[in-house]
Amino acid sequence: RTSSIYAIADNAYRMMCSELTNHFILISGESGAGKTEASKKILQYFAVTCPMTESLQIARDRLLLSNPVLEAFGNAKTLRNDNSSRFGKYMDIQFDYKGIPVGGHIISYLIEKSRVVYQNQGERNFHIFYQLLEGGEEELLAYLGLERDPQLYKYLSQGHCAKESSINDKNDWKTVSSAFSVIDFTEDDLENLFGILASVLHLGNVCFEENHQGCATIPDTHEIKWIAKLLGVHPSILLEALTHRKIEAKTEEVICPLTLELSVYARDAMAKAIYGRTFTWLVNKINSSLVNKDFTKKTVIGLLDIYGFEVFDKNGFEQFCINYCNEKLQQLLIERTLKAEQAEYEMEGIEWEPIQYFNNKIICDLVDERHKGIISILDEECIRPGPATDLSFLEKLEEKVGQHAHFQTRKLAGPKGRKRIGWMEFRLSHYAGEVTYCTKGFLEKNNDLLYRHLKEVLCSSKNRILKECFLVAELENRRRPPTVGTQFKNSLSSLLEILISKEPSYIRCIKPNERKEPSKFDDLLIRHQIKYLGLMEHLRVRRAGFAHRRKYEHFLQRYKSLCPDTWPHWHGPPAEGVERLIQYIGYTPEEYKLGRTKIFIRFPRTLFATEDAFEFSKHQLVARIQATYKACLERRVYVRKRHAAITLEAHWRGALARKLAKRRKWAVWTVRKFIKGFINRNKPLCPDNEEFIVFVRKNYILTLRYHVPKNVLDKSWLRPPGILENASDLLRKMCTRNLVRKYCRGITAERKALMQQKVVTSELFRGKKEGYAEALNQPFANSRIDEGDINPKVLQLISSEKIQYGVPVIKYDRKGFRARERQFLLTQKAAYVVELAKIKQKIAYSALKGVSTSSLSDGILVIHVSPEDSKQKGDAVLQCEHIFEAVTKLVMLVKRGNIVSVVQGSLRFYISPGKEGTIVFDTGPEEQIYKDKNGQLTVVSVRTTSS
Ligand SMILES: Nc1ncnc2c1ncn2[C@@H]1O[C@H](COP(=O)(O)OP(=O)(O)OP(=O)(O)O)[C@@H](O)[C@H]1O
Repeated sequence: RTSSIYAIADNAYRMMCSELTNHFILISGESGAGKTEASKKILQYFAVTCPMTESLQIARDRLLLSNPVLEAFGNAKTLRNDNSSRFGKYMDIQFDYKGIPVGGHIISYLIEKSRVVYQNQGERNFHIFYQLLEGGEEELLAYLGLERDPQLYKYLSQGHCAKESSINDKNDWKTVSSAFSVIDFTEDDLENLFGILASVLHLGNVCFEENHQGCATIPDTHEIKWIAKLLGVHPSILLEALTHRKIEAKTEEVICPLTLELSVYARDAMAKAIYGRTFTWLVNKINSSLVNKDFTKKTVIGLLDIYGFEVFDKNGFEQFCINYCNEKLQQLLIERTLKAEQAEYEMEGIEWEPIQYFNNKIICDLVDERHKGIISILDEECIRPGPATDLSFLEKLEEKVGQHAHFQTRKLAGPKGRKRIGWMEFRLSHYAGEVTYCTKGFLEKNNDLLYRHLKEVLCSSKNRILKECFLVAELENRRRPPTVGTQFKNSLSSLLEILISKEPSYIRCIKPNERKEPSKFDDLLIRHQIKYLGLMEHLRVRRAGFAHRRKYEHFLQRYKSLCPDTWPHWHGPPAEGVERLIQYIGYTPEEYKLGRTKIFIRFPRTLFATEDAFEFSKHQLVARIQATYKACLERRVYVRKRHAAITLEAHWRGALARKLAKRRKWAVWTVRKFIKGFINRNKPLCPDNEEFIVFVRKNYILTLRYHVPKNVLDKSWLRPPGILENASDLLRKMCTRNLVRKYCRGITAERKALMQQKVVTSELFRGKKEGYAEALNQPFANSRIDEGDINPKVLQLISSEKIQYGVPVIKYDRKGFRARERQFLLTQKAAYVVELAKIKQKIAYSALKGVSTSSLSDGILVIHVSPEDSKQKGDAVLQCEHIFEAVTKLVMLVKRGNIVSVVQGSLRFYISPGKEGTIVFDTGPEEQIYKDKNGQLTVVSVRTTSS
């Protein structure tokens, strides 16, 4: 059974999540059949299976723990059920879009207040009183002025079963106490609440006595004091309010004493009013702790656990209301299932054979029809002026609804039925069976009158809960409040409105036996319940009908992903889309029927298979959505990166371009400066040419590095720019000097001497004698003067007389010495040595007057001696191969430069005192030396190209 409850809860939950619709689960069955237990199981199921976040765990705990508190205050032991709900409860559980329970709201209906002051034999008052006495701490009880024994309190002991083995009040107290802290009850709240509970118990023990005037008095004010203390009212005012009544005349109020009976009524009315309103306060308080402050849209699952159908030996106004309520719920069930379902098939054009069922609307109308129903008649009796009694009410009923098939009284019943109906009773044939109601107390309970005097006392109470329950505004409102019956009727119709707007699920509880025994199934009882609950008709409709139906639009919207033709959008009519879809997924004809606006699926398994397929496709869709989303994210990242890269690149390119532009600008500036400098290069140093000049200088110096002459003879020099001519000259001089110095340092003493000789030669002959340029390159040879090398033959010749006058002239050349008369060979060296030695030997330096040569390229050398010197044999006329060397050395020997003369044409020479010869120099095609007949010596030389 529990698992089917879970299945129903789960189904409602899934439907709610998938379709975002509101649902309710109606739990019905007679008292003690297990409705409250079933509703608890549903709550537990949601608590365990729904997804949960840590922050929302509190909401879940509150939803769960509100139950024991409400049960303690609203449930009581009855003859049929040890934990019978004595109030109706509709609880909305709110879920957010993720299916997490986030809050709730409770609406309570008509608590059975009369139980506070009176219990039938074998029944108890509300659990909370017994729990307080049994479980409350000593200090608490002392503070409340209570004793632990329930027998001491009249309101708890009338049923004579304050202690019940199946109920553990002590444990329940613990549960309730800990629940209080979870659902936001403060210490102050609890103090006030327990104060009210205790004051109700004290109130029950207030005893009245009749004085001699027939008025009620309270001999023992002990209880009054406690009540006054706990409710925060003045004891004497309370005492007066319990024994007197304020009667309002036109202008003034008159206080008149109450009879004993009326005082007892006033006391009980006060206890009922206090308890009833405190219960409403409690529900509101729980609601405020369950409220979810997040105002986003929520879906709800409502749980309706209302008192079940009740049949006692004595049934009063409460049973009338309770059974009426059950009648209304049965009506809803019939409307929403049997009737609506069959009507739907008809409307949708589905072939259908109507199934007969009992419609209890007729009973509902009997009770609540406007102006004609029992409640209206009761109200009329209540407000009617004149003496209205429960009996007059019964008479009115007989008069007005006496003809109704479901109504009966003793008077109306036949002789058979008469026995079973009392004089004060009427009988209704409810859908669940016949119930006989005793009209005693109907008017009083429907009026629910609380004397104004007592109301005033309660309005002035210092107890914070009572302050909220009894508002002064109520005193000012002179309008008669609606009767209990009308209030209940109205609250039921608004409950039905709430339920009609939601998708229904039903749990029908069947009571197995009347004795609360486990594992005992009373066939008769069960069959009776199945019958009156209409389960058979229901089953028949279900079996012949379809397990599931849904509007084409919704069906298509949910399952369109299962067919490629309908996914992602179907543009045609929804019915065609559904047809295409079911063809694609392979529904067989017996599995479904197509109505005008809905598809009807016959078997649950077909729907389950479709759901499974949808679940599977959902995963694929989710994967695709995820992939698209991830791709979108990645693309966004990529675009961001790309954008960043482009920006970076642009900045980098910009920076490069700027750098390049800067360089170009600099280059242009430099070139322009250069050109300007070039244009102004010849101007004095100014800013326009300053840099150019520096550059030119630098550049010239740097280039010059590689072009400086390498030796003294290299006369090349890099041509300087105009502005650097002076500097270049200076540099060139420095360079030459440097080279010369280097050269000079590098030459040997021998070479130096040779050079000096060459310098002397240059001074003597340069530009004066032919052949000088050619002779310049011929080095002078010191060795030529070396005595050791002198050929003996030459010495012999020299010493002979043959050349003493210089005639004949000796000619010698490289190959040999050729004289006109004689010929003999001499080496060049020897020839020179001969000459020099001869000069040395033959001519005394002191006698040397001068030396003459011709300007031509002949080798004739005339050494003039002083004619006065008698030792000398005249001037020596010599022909010499190395004439420049011989003359130079001669000059250097005598250390006189001015002795040399280079003559042109002819010269005269001294032969002997008074005798002179002439030598004529001429040029011709070949060299010749000959003596004319006149003794004149002619020397012909070959003209050389260079002079
Ligand atoms: N499924 C069940 N199995 C065994 N016992 C159960 C089951 N459901 C309920 N009961 C017993 O029946 C008792 C009455 O159940 P419950 O209070 O839920 O009835 P009810 O329909 O709410 O009655 P009422 O209309 O009086 O409130 C419970 O206290 C429990 O002992």
